[in-house]
Amino acid sequence: MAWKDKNPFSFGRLVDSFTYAIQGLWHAVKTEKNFQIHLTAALIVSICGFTFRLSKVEWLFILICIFGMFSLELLNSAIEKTIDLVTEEIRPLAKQAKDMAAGAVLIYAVITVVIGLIIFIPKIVELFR
Ligand SMILES: Nc1ncnc2c1ncn2[C@@H]1O[C@H](COP(=O)(O)OP(=O)(O)OP(=O)(O)O)[C@@H](O)[C@H]1O
Repeated sequence: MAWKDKNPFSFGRLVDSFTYAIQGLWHAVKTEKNFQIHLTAALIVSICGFTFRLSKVEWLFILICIFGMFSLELLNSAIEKTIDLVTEEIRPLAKQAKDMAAGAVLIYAVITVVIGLIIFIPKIVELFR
């Protein structure tokens, strides 16, 4: 039976969807350079978070930044792959789509850095007082 023929409300279909999502995530972890950079940055920030004993609210902001970044990076990679699948030729629309997706990641990365600085700079300054 083809996957599309399955009952969309069945538990098996739900498990399948979850499995596909994990496969996509694992593929990104293994092959996507930018995703690996975000993973490393997230690990470093988490270590700093525990070292500086962040408050609950600070952790909430950090977690939203980290996991939002992961999600956006995955979407960006998915858009890149879809465009590469559609065309291997130089196409203005392909460039616009890829660059806009990259722009979305950039915007989130900037606000993530700003939030990180707002949280960590006062704690680092406190260390040298
Ligand atoms: N088919 C295409 N037509 C026109 N421009 C493209 C096309 N594919 C990619 N580009 C442009 O070439 C540049 C590099 O694209 P590429 O796909 O290598 O992305 P990248 O930012 O290097 O991402 P990554 O390193 O994650 O693969 C970008 O400006 C992109 O918009």
